[in-house]
Amino acid sequence: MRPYHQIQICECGEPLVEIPLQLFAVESPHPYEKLGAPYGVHSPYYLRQTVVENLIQAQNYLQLLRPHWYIQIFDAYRPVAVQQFMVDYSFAQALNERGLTEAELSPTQRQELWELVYQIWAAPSLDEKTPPPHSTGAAIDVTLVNEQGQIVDMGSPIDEMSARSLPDYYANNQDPQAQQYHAHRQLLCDVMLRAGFQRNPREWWHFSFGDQMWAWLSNQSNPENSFTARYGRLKIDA
Ligand SMILES: C[C@@H](N)C(=O)N[C@H](C)C(=O)O
Ligand SMILES: [Zn+2]
Repeated sequence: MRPYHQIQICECGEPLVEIPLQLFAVESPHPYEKLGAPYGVHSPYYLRQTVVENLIQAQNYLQLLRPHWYIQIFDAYRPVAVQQFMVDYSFAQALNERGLTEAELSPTQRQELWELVYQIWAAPSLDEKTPPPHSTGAAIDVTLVNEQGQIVDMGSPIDEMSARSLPDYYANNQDPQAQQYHAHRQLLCDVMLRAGFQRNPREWWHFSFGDQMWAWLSNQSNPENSFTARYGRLKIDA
């Protein structure tokens, strides 16, 4: 359980719609599809209607500040089966990077590795009260592309299981390169927040609107708020 799982979900029934990809930059091929993740009826490029509208707004704000820059979509809708696949894949990757096999792990090592995975991945829960954020169609992983069509360097790749994924990792670093990374992360965050999103406190790239994490973060930032979540897990694919 994460703190945001305390938030009540009042599902509003808004449809999942296709993201108009022609308006955005898109990571291609899709990072999880290329690993063989088991998508069902919908591709990853779907979100709830209002979330798509807000994402278009965020890009409009971006282009007021940086003409010809784009929001690049890395991932959006993710069935629970895909969440499970990516959690297992990330555990196997962490083992591999350490030159270990699962059989030789001590119980402590196993627990430490799972904790590392769950630092950035939500649990693939099928419980209606604790849906993984992307399985609600309300969460999106994004970065920026500049006027030359180059991916803007944020100082760490999306999905890296390290402290560099923390949004403020470079905030107090005086190195000019680090300051640039931080400024780029802030720019992304500013345009997304202006369009109504909230950012995951652990990941510079993950934003959501209307899910439990969004409601919890909105309530934390203003004690006068008492938002509930309007989007729960979609039952179409999972
Ligand atoms: C790991 C990253 N792609 C992500 O989406 N993390 C959040 C917390 C999630 O799994 O929902
Ligand atoms: Zn995410």
